[in-house]
Amino acid sequence: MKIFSAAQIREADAYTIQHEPISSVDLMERAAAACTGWIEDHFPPAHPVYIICGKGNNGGDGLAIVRQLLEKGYEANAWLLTGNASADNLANQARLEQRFPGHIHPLNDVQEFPAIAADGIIIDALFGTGLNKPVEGWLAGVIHRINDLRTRHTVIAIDMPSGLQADSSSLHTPVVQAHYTLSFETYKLAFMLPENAVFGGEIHVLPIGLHPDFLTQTPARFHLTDQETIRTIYQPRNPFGHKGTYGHALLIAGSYGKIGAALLATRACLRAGAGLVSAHVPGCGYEIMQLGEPAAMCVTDADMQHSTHFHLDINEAKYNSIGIGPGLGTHQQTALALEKLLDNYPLPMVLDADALNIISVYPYLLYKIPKGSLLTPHPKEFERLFGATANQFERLDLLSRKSVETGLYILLKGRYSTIACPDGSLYFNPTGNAGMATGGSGDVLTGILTAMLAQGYTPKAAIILGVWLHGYAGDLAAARLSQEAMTAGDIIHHLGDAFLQGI
Ligand SMILES: NC(=O)C1=CN([C@@H]2O[C@H](COP(=O)(O)OP(=O)(O)OC[C@H]3O[C@@H](n4cnc5c(N)ncnc54)[C@H](O)[C@@H]3O)[C@@H](O)[C@H]2O)[C@@H](O)CC1
Ligand SMILES: Nc1ncnc2c1ncn2[C@@H]1O[C@H](COP(=O)(O)OP(=O)(O)O)[C@@H](O)[C@H]1O
Ligand SMILES: [K+]
Repeated sequence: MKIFSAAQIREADAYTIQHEPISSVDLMERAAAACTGWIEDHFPPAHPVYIICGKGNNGGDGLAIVRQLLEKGYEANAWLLTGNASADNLANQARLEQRFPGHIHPLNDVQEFPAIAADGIIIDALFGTGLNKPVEGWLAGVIHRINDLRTRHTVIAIDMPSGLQADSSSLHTPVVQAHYTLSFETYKLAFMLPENAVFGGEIHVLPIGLHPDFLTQTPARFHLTDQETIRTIYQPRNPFGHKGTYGHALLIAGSYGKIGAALLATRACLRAGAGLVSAHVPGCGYEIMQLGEPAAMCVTDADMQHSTHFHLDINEAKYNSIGIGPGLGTHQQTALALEKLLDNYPLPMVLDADALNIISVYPYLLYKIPKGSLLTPHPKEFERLFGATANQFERLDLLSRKSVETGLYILLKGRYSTIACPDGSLYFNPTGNAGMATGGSGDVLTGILTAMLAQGYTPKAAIILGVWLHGYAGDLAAARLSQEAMTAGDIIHHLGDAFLQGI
């Protein structure tokens, strides 16, 4: 699913009006009806509804929602900013006044903000995608008033929480903190970033029938992975396939005290479909690996504690893919061995955790990584590699620039893990949950991605599919075990169901 900018959404609106064709006020009616339907499904008419309306089309939606709710027997009223309203806002003022006189109240000052009854619901229809600068003055006071009331009253934002900018940072500016956001047709970029997590609440994207030609033909830089995309990427196994068909994957991971990371990555790699899996671990890991995962082969380093010479027997004829980094440690000899590996192995590989930490100490290594490789930093590792930024929109830009500049796929992990592609496109992943914020989840992902490369998926397909399945398995694990009790191993146990249900 594409994520459009505020400007593109305005174009989609205009295109729909021209080509469906439909009048703009009827399109507003459709958008309002989608919201009214959602409210009806979630809150009975016993709740009085207070709709705070701006002067633009977001306020116009609010006015139409008041009328539609009154028609359905709700007690609903609008508090409207006065002066210079948009044409469709004016049209909806007239329609409301004509059908239900006396339901529009002026809002010129915070003092005029309504007193909210005990079970009242507040609907925020002040500003949507038309916000052109941070909200200031008494209007900021209105936003603060709504936020003060949110502990006692449900707050529902229409399209966007007011004050939130769709395509740039809203840090340190007044923004409504909604419990629910009913957004139209597509996700906005701002919803994807953790710095805005407190504003949107539960986000519901409601289709309002924007023209399909515009949605399919307009190129977008940002995407949200959906099941439809996953189905186009996934390759069912060949009935005549043999283990050679699905590749030999090598995991280089673990050091004394962290052999578990190698075991998790190896198990995940097997469960994600690699034909053969080998693990390179220091000597201390031999029995742990052999006993822990009999289906995997184990190569031991000359050193007992950490890996030092893993480049020796490695070439592209032997291993179709390599995943390196989980629990590896950052010993000087490990760093030297990593450099030799990068000099000798030409195929895309997966680099995670300590492999990335080594590269942040020797940044020139970044340019030795085979093109098309997958880097999977969490935010701290990302900052070590590429530096800090003032906000997460700037971080997104930095992420994308580094991917384009190096020719590497870079995954910034977290809620909505973000895949930056060398062609400049970015994919947010919606699967996964906070139960995955547990040691070893990243090691599991390294194993899955290494398996995808081994099976012959292109790097782009491998990372989009692998990240989706990892999160999907995490969601299944959380549904069965709770977010609190699930561990990284449970993500592996649920990979099978993720293949069966998530594709
Ligand atoms: N494209 C779509 O998908 C549709 C959009 N609709 C609605 O239209 C909205 C966009 O409407 P508009 O473009 O009229 O914009 P908005 O209604 O979001 O905001 C524009 C109004 O707010 C004022 N304003 C902007 N920034 C301000 C600030 N910092 N301080 C004070 N005032 C400020 C402007 O002067 C103008 O009056 C969407 O968010 C959505 O709610 C729907 O009606 C129909 C379909
Ligand atoms: N709140 C969350 N929502 C969705 N996914 C999450 C969340 N927290 C963590 N994850 C996922 O869990 C994994 C954690 O990786 P990482 O931080 O490298 O863990 P570790 O180093 O312990 O293995 C990432 O894939 C990340 O996207
Ligand atoms: K709003």
